[in-house]
Amino acid sequence: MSNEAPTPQAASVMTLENYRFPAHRLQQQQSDPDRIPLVLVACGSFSPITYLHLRMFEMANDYSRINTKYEVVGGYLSPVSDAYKKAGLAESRHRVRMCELAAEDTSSWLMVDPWEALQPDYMPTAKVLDHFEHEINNVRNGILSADGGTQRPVKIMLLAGADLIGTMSTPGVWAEKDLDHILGNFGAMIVERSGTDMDEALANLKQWEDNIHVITQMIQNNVSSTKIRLFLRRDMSVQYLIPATVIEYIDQHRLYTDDGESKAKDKDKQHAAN
Ligand SMILES: Nc1ncnc2c1ncn2[C@@H]1O[C@H](COP(=O)(O)OP(=O)(O)OP(=O)(O)O)[C@@H](O)[C@H]1O
Ligand SMILES: NC(=O)c1ccc[n+]([C@@H]2O[C@H](COP(=O)(O)O)[C@@H](O)[C@H]2O)c1
Repeated sequence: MSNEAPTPQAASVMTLENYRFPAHRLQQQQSDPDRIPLVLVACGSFSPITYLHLRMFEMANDYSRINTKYEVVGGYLSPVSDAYKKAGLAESRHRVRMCELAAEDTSSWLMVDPWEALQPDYMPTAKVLDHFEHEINNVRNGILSADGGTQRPVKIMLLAGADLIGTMSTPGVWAEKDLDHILGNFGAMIVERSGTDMDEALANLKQWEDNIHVITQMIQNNVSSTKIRLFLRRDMSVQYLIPATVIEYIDQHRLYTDDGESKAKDKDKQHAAN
């Protein structure tokens, strides 16, 4: 897929004007009548997306099947917009396209929603989850029941790493009403992460503990986007840490190199001269 142009309905070519909620891999009907349909939403920088980001969904899917009454019927990556201004954040168009390449090439059920990335202003996570709730339960009226008789509402949940839930106890990072909305109404699946003490991270979130599902990593994977960017700056291999199509894209666009911008400009000048 890496060398192919994105299709017209692809997340990476959408603008706010022609935006359409991606639902091509959203399950249309439930398989199990006894389970509650669930859509997982991972919000993050994804600069760049790693295999761990993708694995989070697989871990959450297994966890849901084995430990809960949920049936996962869809999974979305929602890259944060350029307004987030975090160090190491590549332009959102690149991050959306890398997520899209990764999802299309390595998964049969993950999708990328560019809505958050396209926003001119920073969009708090609570609002992003509201957007999914609206698109799936209001616009699409949920999902068809297993017997085909009724439409059922879909539960939307945040999927995140332990470091993110840890920030929820840091004063000033999250509005109290947003925490209550996210953890009280939506709920969260949290993947443990080395370097974050889960008990500490959850200590101040006791009132919502019934809605917080903790997923243990049975095979520890500690890859992070920060380490990937560091390797790329040092011209070290990131093969087998992130999808091959994403590596190709990073090379083509000279992302995450210190002199990336000047090299890209030189290339543009060369094209213009030829
Ligand atoms: N190794 C990991 N273990 C568990 N969760 C992770 C891991 N890497 C990322 N995540 C989670 O994935 C989500 C999206 O990650 P995001 O791109 O924002 O962070 P990151 O990979 O830590 O990036 P950076 O290194 O640029 O800070 C977050 O919820 C984060 O907690
Ligand atoms: N107040 C909020 O809604 C809030 C606060 C911190 C992080 N986040 C989200 O968490 C995700 C990951 O953020 P970091 O990469 O900073 O860990 C991003 O999608 C960001 O928007 C939301």
